[in-house]
Amino acid sequence: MSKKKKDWKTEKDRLLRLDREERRKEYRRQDFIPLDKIPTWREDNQSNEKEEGKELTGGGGLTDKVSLYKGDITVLEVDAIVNAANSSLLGGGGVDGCIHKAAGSCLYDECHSLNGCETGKAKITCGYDLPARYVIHTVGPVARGHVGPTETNDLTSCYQNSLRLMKEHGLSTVAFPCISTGIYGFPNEPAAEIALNTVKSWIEENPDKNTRVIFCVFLETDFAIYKKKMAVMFQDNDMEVTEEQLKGDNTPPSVKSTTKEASEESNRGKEETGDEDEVDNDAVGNEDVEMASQNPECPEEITGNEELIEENNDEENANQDADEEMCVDEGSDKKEDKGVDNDKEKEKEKEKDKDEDKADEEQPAAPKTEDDNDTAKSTEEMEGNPEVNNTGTSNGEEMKDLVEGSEEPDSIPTDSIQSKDTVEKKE
Ligand SMILES: NC(=O)c1ccc[n+]([C@H]2O[C@H](COP(=O)([O-])OP(=O)(O)OC[C@H]3O[C@@H](n4cnc5c(N)ncnc54)[C@H](O)[C@@H]3O)[C@@H](O)[C@H]2O)c1
Repeated sequence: MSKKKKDWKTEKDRLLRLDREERRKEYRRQDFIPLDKIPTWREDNQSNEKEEGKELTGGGGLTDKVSLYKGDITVLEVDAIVNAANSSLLGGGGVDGCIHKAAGSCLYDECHSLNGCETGKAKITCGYDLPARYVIHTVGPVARGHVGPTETNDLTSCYQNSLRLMKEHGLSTVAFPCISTGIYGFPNEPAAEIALNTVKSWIEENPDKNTRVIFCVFLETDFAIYKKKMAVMFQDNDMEVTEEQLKGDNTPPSVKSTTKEASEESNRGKEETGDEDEVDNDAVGNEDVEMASQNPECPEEITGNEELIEENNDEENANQDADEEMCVDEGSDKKEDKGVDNDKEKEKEKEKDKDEDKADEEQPAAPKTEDDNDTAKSTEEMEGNPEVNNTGTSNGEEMKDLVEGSEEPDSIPTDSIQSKDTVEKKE
């Protein structure tokens, strides 16, 4: 016998009245992660410090208010998780698909009542069957590998508006995915800079709030990027960053006195996001990693978006070509640092620049969004059928393989898909 469809308003009212113990009985997944199992950035350092047998003093600052967590955002028992949604708010793929699947059909029904969301804005709903009490839906910019002022401002607004909603609803713990870095193609490094800088500024502007902001990364690439940047950007007065951390190797941050390099490194970080149209993605490969907490039920994925994925692939390859050239440039810069004779290098550089200029002339420029409408337009182009699901891979190639190899998932409950179809037809 099919389950009676719940009315989202009644369900929302009932769930928000329950205390935590009662709500826990209703979570769709019982392998949830309570907040006290998510170490703060400071505790991460403390555990490293204890391993080295050193005591830690001080505390109560920035590093007690942020965490870096690698895994599935749908299992985190926090006040709110942030969904990287699309402008329809009617579900889709990636983290959006996982959240809708884990929350149940009432989430779709409440989202449907919100009449969409503009890029950079955020709207809040109940979390329903999720361990999170609320879901904050925000729509990131469709960057497609290019980062200009519009994309930067829109992504910054996603974090600011999500934090604003958290505060307005009296919430204190929130988890963010890496917004826009998946299908929307925002380069991982500048996106992390924007996320960390925006959250840091917000925490400093709201010192009285006893907040915990969790950066929930899914890919190994993002974990390495966030760990390196947080080691520099989130320090308390008694925390230090070692030389190794600044070089970005994977040693966990440890507590040492702030060094001169730390401030140089953070300045370098600020320059990175200043350049317009910088195709920056020095991540070697956005390979997915098997993670214990990865949501096993998250839809493996349906197809229907081949052209989108194809397009992304082309974009991805174009970006990779650019990256390779950039890597070569970095190589020659390093030679310069070692005092190697650079005349030939300079000639090569000039030839390469000429080739690049020629390639740019031939290459059709990606649509630059003059204003939000353009972004929205390109968003719609990207979205195609919002029902398409995919796991959060930020690499078109992997997505394509995934999609080809995947079975029909039981993604968003069929009744909501039918109602979604009607919605689509009506619209
Ligand atoms: N991936 C697809 O093929 C596809 C298709 C249609 C829609 N979408 C979705 O993607 C669009 C938004 O693009 P986006 O780049 O902002 O989002 P995204 O494509 O979901 O990627 C955002 C980030 O979330 C990561 N991620 C994926 N699953 C999880 C999880 N369970 N827990 C934590 N992190 C996770 C993912 O690795 C990436 O780093 C929306 O339309 C949304 O519906 C994705």
